[in-house]
Amino acid sequence: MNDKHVPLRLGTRRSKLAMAQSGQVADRVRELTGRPVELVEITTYGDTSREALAQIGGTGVFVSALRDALLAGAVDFAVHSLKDLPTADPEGLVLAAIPRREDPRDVLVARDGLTFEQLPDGARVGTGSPRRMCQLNAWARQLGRRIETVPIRGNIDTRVGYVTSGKLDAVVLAAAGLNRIARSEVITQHLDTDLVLPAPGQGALAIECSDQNTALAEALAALDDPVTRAAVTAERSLLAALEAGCSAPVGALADAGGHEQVTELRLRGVVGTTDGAELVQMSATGSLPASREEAVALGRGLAAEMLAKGAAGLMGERAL
Ligand SMILES: NCc1[nH]cc(CCC(=O)O)c1CC(=O)O
Repeated sequence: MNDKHVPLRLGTRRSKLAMAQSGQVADRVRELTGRPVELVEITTYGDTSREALAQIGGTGVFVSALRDALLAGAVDFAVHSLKDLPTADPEGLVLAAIPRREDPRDVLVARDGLTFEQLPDGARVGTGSPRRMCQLNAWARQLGRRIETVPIRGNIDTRVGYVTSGKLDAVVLAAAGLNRIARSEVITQHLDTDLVLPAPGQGALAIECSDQNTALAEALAALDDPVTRAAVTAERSLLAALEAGCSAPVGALADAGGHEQVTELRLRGVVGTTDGAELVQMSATGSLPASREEAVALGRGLAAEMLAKGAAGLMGERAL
């Protein structure tokens, strides 16, 4: 850390989104440490495989190659989309910082500027995410309509391309990804979190390094946002306690609230069948600031209540 001229190596995937978020973190680390930061590109199995995500073991596939590079000492730190991180803590690594989170919401990118309410009956909506399928189908039912969800893969530009080429009426994406690659102009509607809860950790980044490199971990900790960390910790312990994988139909969002000051953390969770016919949707409130243990307890407590309402039975169903 004292070696001012030796570059810090930031391991990153090659996608436009990964390069954008790594580049933004690299800028902040340069300011913070006064050291040069170089990006080291690493290809992950999730980038090369054409199979559906749920088939190749969920979003963890994006992460393991970066973690291997950290453990091998090939890179000094890495930036992940937090929603892609498996909930189990990895051996030998530390989550040095969780910066303040971007917009956590899902968004609709639809033809002709349409909102979800304006989509015609039977509209073809691109998403392979069981969580999105579940909540979009439930919303369509409320509107007395049907949609046809179509599984899609590929990077953000590819997904948006399904709409601009006219192959699909709409696709659903995370606001954060579009914002980070400066494509937010294609958004036709931000989906209200009362109707569509995002994936646990959506919109947040995770900065990881070796637990041996305590000087670097301490420097990176300056980028940590404690409220975001408490929120995503609660969301991820809900996910873990529901024993659901990253491709399970689980939505969760903890947001900070209160009256004069930010004193509350409200956690909402949803699970359901992918056809949207059955949902368990509940919330619980904890206090802020929250220790790691308190945030974990908030997530576990809500999971227990959701399981008591039959959440496990709904998650067993996988209609991909
Ligand atoms: N599943 C892929 C993925 N992982 C992270 C993001 C960007 C949003 C974020 O950082 O949470 C996306 C794209 C998307 O869901 O639209």
